[in-house]
Amino acid sequence: MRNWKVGTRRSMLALTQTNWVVDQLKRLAPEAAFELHEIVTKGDRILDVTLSKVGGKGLFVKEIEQSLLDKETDLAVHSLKDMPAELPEGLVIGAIPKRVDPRDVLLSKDGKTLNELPHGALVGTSSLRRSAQLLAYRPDIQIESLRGNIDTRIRKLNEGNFDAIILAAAGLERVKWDGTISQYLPVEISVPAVGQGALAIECRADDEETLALLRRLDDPPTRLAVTAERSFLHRLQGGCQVPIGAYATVAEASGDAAPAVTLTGLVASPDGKRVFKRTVTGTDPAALGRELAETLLAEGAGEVLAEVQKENQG
Ligand SMILES: NCc1[nH]cc(CCC(=O)O)c1CC(=O)O
Repeated sequence: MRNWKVGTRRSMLALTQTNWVVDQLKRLAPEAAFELHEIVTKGDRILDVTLSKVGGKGLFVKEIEQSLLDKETDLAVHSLKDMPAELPEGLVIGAIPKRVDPRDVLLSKDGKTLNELPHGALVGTSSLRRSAQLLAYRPDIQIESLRGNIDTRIRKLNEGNFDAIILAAAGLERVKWDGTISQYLPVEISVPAVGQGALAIECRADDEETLALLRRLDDPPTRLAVTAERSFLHRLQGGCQVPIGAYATVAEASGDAAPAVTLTGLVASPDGKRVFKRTVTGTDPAALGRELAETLLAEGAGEVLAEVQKENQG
């Protein structure tokens, strides 16, 4: 049996996720062997510049994808939310395992909830999506940029630099730090990032052996949900740092009928003053995402996105 070379970033979260996937694959195929290749990405090296100015979230993914194309590695584990809407020619997502909790969470001094934070509280996040929704709910809050891996961000909270910070539940649960969570933010307050809480395992499109292995880890309802979310993102061209959120759920399948997908999509101005948000249901996830994006664009969301893009370039 083949010895699979697995590309991974070196952060604690990336290594935890990759080791989880390798454990699952070993369980499904006990005779398979795996070898980890740690890759330091451009996104990991440039922590002092705002990501939006140097090329967005693709930075964490690009070099790992190049190593797949160069056949230095055979598969790579990513947080799906870090992946741009479009994959490079020759690569596919071979598996999307079952999603864990997609919500954003608040970590605060003294365990305060969002409603309990003092007037004018300082909240750390570099996500335009998170700051827009926080400000829409609590316009008095002050937002300050906070970058780095989750361990760095929690250290800055503990050093007293912020009253609270926002992270994804999924990352904290995976590294078993969910004890630090003060509040799970309902999706009605904070629509998660596209793909948040899901992993994507990427491989070469023509590598049949790897595709057959990965297929066994795929969770079809999760794939349907994130297909709707990514189609929404793709229609809005949301590759880089953008105030876009989307969250889909899939109804229990009944008989042969295609399961219903319910998708909430959000575009908001970074100050939280303009919010475009709707929920739709349908059975074709790609069409659902595209049509929801077009509805929000028709309502004026395109102006907000154009302003953010201009801001990023200026
Ligand atoms: N932006 C970095 C990133 N990419 C994936 C996760 C968490 C895990 C996930 O959402 O699947 C995080 C950290 C965070 O936003 O708190």
